[in-house]
Amino acid sequence: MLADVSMNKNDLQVTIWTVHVEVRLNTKTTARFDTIRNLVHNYLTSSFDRICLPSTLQGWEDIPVLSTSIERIIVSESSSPSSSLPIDEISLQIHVYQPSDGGDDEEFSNGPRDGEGEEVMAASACELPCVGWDGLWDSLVYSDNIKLKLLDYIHATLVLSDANVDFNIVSWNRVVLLHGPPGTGKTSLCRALAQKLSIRLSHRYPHSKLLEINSHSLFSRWFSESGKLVQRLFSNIMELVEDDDTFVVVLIDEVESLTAARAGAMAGTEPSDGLRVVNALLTQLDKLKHKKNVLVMSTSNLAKAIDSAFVDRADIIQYVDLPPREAIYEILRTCLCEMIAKGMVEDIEVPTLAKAVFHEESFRSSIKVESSDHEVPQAPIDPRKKSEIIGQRLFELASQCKAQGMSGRALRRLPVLALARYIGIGTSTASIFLSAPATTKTTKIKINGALKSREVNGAGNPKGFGANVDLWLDAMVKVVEDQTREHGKLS
Ligand SMILES: Nc1ncnc2c1ncn2[C@@H]1O[C@H](COP(=O)(O)OP(=O)(O)OP(=O)(O)O)[C@@H](O)[C@H]1O
Repeated sequence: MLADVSMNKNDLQVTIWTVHVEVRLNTKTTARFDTIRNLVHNYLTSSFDRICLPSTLQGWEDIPVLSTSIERIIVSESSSPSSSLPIDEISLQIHVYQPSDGGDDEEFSNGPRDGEGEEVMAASACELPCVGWDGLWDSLVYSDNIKLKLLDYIHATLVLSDANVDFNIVSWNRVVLLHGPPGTGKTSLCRALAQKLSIRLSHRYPHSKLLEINSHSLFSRWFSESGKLVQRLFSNIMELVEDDDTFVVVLIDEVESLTAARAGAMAGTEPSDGLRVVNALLTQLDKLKHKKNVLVMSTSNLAKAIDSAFVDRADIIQYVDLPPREAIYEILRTCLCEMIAKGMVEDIEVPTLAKAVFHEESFRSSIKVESSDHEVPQAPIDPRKKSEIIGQRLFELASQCKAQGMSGRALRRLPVLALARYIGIGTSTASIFLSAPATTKTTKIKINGALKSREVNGAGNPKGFGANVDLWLDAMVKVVEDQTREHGKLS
């Protein structure tokens, strides 16, 4: 985020960067947040000369109070151009949070929809930060810093609000519109941002809520009803926002379904019902914009269909594109790492993108000097070399996925299709998987004919004994080839 200041250090002009550190407490601990914050601050300043951005910190486990209370400490990405900063040139913002388990979710019904007693859920609200959305932010990969842009926007609105800027002169609407092809992570980004804000703003707002509107529920069969439904829903939202201690993120998914109606109505092709919904929504948004503790996030696959008056209210209109090759690599890498962590794939280091690109380049130059009919060595490959080869293969797979124009959603389901179609449900990896216990446990398994005690994961595989990584990569390549063929038939 911004707010970085320059200061004189030994007559040198030094930029002080704000660095956000997020400390997740376990759900059981009763430790005081300020105690933990002070201990983490001491631990950081006494244990590190430099801090890597972003990174997950280790070493706090040796401090008794921290080890019993904390689950994870992460240093977030920063707008600093450097990937690591000296500890005395940063301003540490330590956010301690304890995620809820999502058990207190509320649902808002819009009352009987059609006079036959049928209740339709107009919205659901969940308390943040919650366990379910933790890690979502880090799992989303975009090419052009969309995530930081959104955080900077929120920060800018807070700075202006704090400065008591006259809202009649400088104003904003607290509305963000994300649009783009299906499956590019728009809804996930809204949820992840809501979670992030609940952590980052907890010193101002002890409570946060994410309220997801079910756009389709707001249309009543009875003319004139829908406008009232929107009003009723927004008066519920207003009640939440009235509590100054609560930050509320309102998510309107597929906003075009709510706001497409006005143009049609003006052309005489849309019933007045739709028109009333749009007008009611615009009026309610204009009321919400005066409240400091609210943010409206909306998403759409069909930006052209959205009412221009709604689009005009969006402070940020952000196109979310299909992932580029680099983002695809990261998505596939995280999929593979997750399967390695859960023992579905053999234990191997999957290189980060930077390492893979480096190896790809040296790999290409080595191909130039080698003859094309050289013998492939049969000796066991050392783990480092194997990891390089996996990186190259993953990079090639990413290029293949890019050529096919795959969405983030399509990429994240590659492992399941690979397992179902090519690895085969009949194999040992998969058959154990089908009846797998959900948690890790220690059990006796046969290794090289002898019964040994081993810790097994949810898939029933002992640690490091998952299926061969090449098998998984071959299977994923085949799935992408199949999809390319099937998509060809669609067009
Ligand atoms: N850029 C990305 N990085 C990582 N994961 C992604 C990305 N894009 C999509 N995904 C994953 O794809 C899945 C679907 O994402 P999501 O539902 O948020 O997409 P969407 O754009 O809202 O889709 P739609 O427009 O169809 O509603 C999620 O599991 C998400 O994590």
